[in-house]
Amino acid sequence: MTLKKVNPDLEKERSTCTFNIEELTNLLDTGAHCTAERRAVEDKVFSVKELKDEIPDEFLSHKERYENAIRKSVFLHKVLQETGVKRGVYNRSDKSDFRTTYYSIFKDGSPFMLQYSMFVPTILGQGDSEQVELWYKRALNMEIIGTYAQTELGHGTFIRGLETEAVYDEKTEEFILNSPSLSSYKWWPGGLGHTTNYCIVMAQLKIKGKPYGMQPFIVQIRDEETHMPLPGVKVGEIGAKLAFNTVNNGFLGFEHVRIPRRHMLMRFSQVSKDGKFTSSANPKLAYGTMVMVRVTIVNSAATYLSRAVTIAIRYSAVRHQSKLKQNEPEPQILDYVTQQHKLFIGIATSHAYMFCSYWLWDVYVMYQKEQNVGNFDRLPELHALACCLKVISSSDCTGLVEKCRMSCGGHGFMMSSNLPQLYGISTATCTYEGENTVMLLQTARALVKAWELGSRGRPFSPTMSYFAEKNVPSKWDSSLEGILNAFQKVSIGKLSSSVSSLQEYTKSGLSAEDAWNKASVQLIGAAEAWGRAVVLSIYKSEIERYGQTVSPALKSVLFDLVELYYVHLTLEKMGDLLLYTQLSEKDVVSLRKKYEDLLEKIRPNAIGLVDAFDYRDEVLNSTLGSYDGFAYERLMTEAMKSPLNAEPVNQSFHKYIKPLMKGKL
Ligand SMILES: CCCCCCCCCCCCCCCC(=O)SCCNC(=O)CCNC(=O)[C@H](O)C(C)(C)COP(=O)(O)OP(=O)(O)OC[C@H]1O[C@@H](n2cnc3c(N)ncnc32)[C@H](O)[C@@H]1OP(=O)(O)O
Ligand SMILES: Cc1cc2nc3c(=O)[nH]c(=O)nc-3n(C[C@H](O)[C@H](O)[C@H](O)COP(=O)(O)OP(=O)(O)OC[C@H]3O[C@@H](n4cnc5c(N)ncnc54)[C@H](O)[C@@H]3O)c2cc1C
Repeated sequence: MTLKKVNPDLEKERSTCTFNIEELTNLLDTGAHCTAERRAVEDKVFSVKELKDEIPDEFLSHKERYENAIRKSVFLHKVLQETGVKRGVYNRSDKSDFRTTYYSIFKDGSPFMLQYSMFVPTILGQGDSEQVELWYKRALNMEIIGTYAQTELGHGTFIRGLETEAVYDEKTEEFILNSPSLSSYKWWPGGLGHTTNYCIVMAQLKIKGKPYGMQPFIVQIRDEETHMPLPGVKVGEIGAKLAFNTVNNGFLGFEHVRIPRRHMLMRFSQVSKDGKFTSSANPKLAYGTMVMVRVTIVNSAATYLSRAVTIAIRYSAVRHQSKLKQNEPEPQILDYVTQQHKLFIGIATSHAYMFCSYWLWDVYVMYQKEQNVGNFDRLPELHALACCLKVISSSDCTGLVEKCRMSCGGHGFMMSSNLPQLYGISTATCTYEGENTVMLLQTARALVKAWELGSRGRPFSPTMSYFAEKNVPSKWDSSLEGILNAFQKVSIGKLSSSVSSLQEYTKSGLSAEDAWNKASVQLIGAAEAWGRAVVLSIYKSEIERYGQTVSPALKSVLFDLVELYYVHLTLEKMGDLLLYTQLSEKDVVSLRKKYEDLLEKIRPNAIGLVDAFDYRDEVLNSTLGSYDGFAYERLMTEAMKSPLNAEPVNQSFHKYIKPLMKGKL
């Protein structure tokens, strides 16, 4: 098949774009130099022929897929090392720390994923300087390959309930690691099955029979030469999953495995040779890696969505179906306003969480600096923000990735569209690093505490400062500021009524725990409402800030998206707003009109906006979303790679179907 350069539909779409695409790309990449650096790495990575798949992954067996993923992980490691990219050190965005590039090579994840995303960061975050010196170098050179083993068969959420023990033996100056039951087996860690030879094990520390809570230990589990499991180590893979099938998630049990004392990571808590425990300044510092990963998930979620929406919008521009007007040709499906309604919010939501993720990252970095000098004041607010934004970004983006998949009709169901895989890796973010409901309850705990302290005159932290405002009824105002105020009212209303319920339940004789459980549906609602108010506020203020430096054309488009996001959310959350604000039917009617006008206004820029995410075809990995828009040709080319198409008649015909047809079974 000879292809024209670009599908004429996309050519036409690109000609209607009103802003400079490169300018937006630079903004989303957090700077022109970041775009240039990213592209240079991509050029290098995508030119390596060993990193290309001859046969699509989905046609391989589970074992072959794993082996192929290992092969590519090794080549990719080499290439990234040559480019000087530092792995295991997070940046503000998935794109700038090259996770997007890295994981484009694997549609379903790399078995080295946890090495970079949690093993190395835990060494850096939890090890003392001597330990960092020793382990970080070895990990960076891939002399050791590790993972983060916390979750067990019996407990993932309730960390205090973990059963793996690390008992200190002061005679030999060693810890003895033991898994006392089946439920204490580690279960889930990425790469643990057959890839890693070391891991961070989160275990209950015991000294002379006394428990000292969960601590991180660095444990060798396989021989560095033969890769055989060490004596007393039971390790394997947990099996097939909804996604991440090439990540090699594993299980792990210990039978009295001894490790040296200095294999406990001792930046915050220490055990001396004679078994004296020195506790950290704040016991929650051992949970530090989780806070960091939750912060980064906000950006990952936005990135997955931006990839899905690029695929769906490009496809919607080249797909023609049905009739809008009888005497005219079939329109592009993107001309259906219902299609715009499904997809444009995906662009705006991706922007909202991307800009919030940069802001949250900066808050995290600020906290890190303060933590280094022993100041933990910001931690409770950071923990609440990381939990809550992780939840709403992962759930919103996953919902919208699925919407993108469905908006492509039947073809969105094809693995070659890459939309099913994107859904798989996106929905995992709702579970890993803290299950979403549990994370909302953590957020609610912080909010209720702040509310109660506030009622006794203590000041609120910055993202909760609006709690201090009196909830005076005021006329509905459809400006951005007005809508933001309205969402803050919803947040205050939900929190105050959750607190009232808690008080009523305890007054009626329930214990504090039972009252909490009974009110928990309200509490997660209050937590979500706070998260919404934070995102609305940060998205708006960040765009106002960038708006001062970008061109007027780009500024106008950025604000179209902010408005779309605000109005869409107002219409989605109408019930809450009717309850807690003065929103009227008349206001809703005018907001609906505003929404329809915004879809119309954004329509000519739709392709420009997704082009600005600047995903190369190799990153999108999709028959439907390529830059040139030749979706049908690519679908057919990929279909021809099915092993079944290698022969005109499959042997099963002669073996089974023909006898059936001839009545000779
Ligand atoms: C193609 C493919 C591309 C892919 C490219 C992807 C690249 C990116 C890959 C990422 C890959 C990750 C892969 C998954 C890796 C796992 O999933 S690792 C396992 C993660 N596990 C979890 O997150 C477990 C969730 N559970 C928890 O965090 C805790 O147990 C809970 C729920 C917070 C409860 O803990 P608890 O000790 O019982 O605490 P609790 O009594 O509720 O609270 C005590 C106090 O501590 C505070 N607190 C609790 N936690 C914290 C904290 N973390 N910090 C500060 N304070 C805290 C509370 O606020 C509370 O404060 P006060 O109210 O008393 O003032
Ligand atoms: C793809 C993937 C990769 C992972 N990678 C790793 C890894 O590398 N390392 C690692 O250590 N772990 C990993 N995990 C494990 C992950 O962190 C846990 O699965 C997660 O923290 C949820 O814990 P759980 O499975 O125990 O769920 P559960 O806590 O059993 O949740 C089940 C249900 O119970 C509810 N529930 C639980 N507690 C409460 C409560 N207090 N209040 C109200 N409702 C509650 C939840 O809301 C949920 O609906 C991974 C998981 C996945 C899916």
